[in-house]
Amino acid sequence: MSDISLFENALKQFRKAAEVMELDPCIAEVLSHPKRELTVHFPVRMDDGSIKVFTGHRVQHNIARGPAKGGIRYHPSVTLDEVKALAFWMTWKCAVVGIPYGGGKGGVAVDPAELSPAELERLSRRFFSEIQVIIGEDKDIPAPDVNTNPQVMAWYMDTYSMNVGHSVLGIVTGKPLDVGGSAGRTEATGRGVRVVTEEAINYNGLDPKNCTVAVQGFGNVGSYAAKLIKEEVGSKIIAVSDVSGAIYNPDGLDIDDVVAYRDQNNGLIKGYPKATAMTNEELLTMDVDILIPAALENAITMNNVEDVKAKIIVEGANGPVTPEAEEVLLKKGVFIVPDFLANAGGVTVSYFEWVQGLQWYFWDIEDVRKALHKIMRDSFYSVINTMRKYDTDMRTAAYIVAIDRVATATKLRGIYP
Ligand SMILES: NC(=O)C1=CN([C@@H]2O[C@H](COP(=O)(O)OP(=O)(O)OC[C@H]3O[C@@H](n4cnc5c(N)ncnc54)[C@H](OP(=O)(O)O)[C@@H]3O)[C@@H](O)[C@H]2O)C=CC1
Ligand SMILES: O=C(O)CCC(=O)C(=O)O
Repeated sequence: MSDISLFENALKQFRKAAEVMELDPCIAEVLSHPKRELTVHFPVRMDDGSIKVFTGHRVQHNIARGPAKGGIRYHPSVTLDEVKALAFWMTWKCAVVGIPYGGGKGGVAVDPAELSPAELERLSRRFFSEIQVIIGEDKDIPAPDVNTNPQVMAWYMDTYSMNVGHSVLGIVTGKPLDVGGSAGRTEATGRGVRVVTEEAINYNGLDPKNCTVAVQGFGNVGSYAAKLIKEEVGSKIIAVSDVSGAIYNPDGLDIDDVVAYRDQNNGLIKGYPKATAMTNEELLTMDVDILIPAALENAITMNNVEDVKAKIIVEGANGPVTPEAEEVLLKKGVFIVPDFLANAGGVTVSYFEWVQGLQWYFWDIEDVRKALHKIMRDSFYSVINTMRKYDTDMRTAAYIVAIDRVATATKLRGIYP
């Protein structure tokens, strides 16, 4: 991974917005720091009987509007700096879509592909016990992120529930349906990306049926975004990628077929027969109408930004464009739907799941989808209106909407007298 400090990059974005909106410097100072950072080093028994010590983090950036909320990532490149940035963005994500949470995030530095299922379960249970000192259904509610999934959430929920002696559904979201999950959570981030992509196409006066799309990352977010944009918006997905490389078909990819191939091919799209292979770098600079980076951060940097040709970028991932690269894109007239707005569908349905879990009463998929669509669409246009009011870009406008909500809650509570 790159050595760019993700938290510093996030602060650059924040400071730009703070300046445009003339934010009270005292509030700006408070919001520039996470409230809590917990780092744990914890032992896991490996299958061969040895003990390995892993390092993980849970950061709570802000809790002025409600409990901290955000996923937990398993990846070898996880650092405290990265988790701080991701927690920071969660604060703005929850605020921009108006759900009553603050921001949190967690991560463990591990490559889960190197663990057996039993080792993964032991690591997950131990990590969740280690961070139990700061989490709780009304304090901090984790969820899935890169390389974690509903099964891992079920282990988390069970671990916490065993420790306190009764089932606590609201402790974590993104759970399987059979243990208190919500209909529509798995697809939710991709569905939210689909909603804002359609609105970005409309806003830019393009015809969705004539738009071509490339998607970087074919995991939870990328694969659902690709499928739903193809099926419901009608645009042509001509390239997708994962860590094994990219595939390209100018006539459009059959996303269900690519998913089926991936699922039978160790989770990788490499070798998919009905497309041409290309590199990830080539995918990012393809001549498409819409580019959706939905893998990891720092995908578009000063190293490749000059070659990016897309008219619209919808950030499915968190932090895929560095601040310097964004300035270049804005000068080129690229319309960027920023990460914490574009990928807020996941946390929005997590909120629905949490509410359902607290009430032990579960909704139909149609109700979930309808409520998600409304929140995503309304949030997109509240950011558009702010963008016009301040004559600024989408990301800065999204920060202004979100910061204003957090600053108002902070002032009303009077917690910084
Ligand atoms: N899951 C969620 O609900 C949410 C996720 N996000 C963000 O979306 C992004 C993706 O998360 P998610 O889909 O959950 O994660 P997944 O682990 O499900 O998928 C990540 C995907 O990215 C691929 N990938 C990793 N590195 C590269 C690379 N260098 N080039 C191309 N592809 C790559 C992975 O490939 P492979 O599998 O082969 O390793 C995989 O296809 C992250 O930034 C995450 O924080 C944001 C909001 C909510
Ligand atoms: O569903 C959630 O609580 C948060 C998901 C997440 O980590 C994110 O939006 O980046």
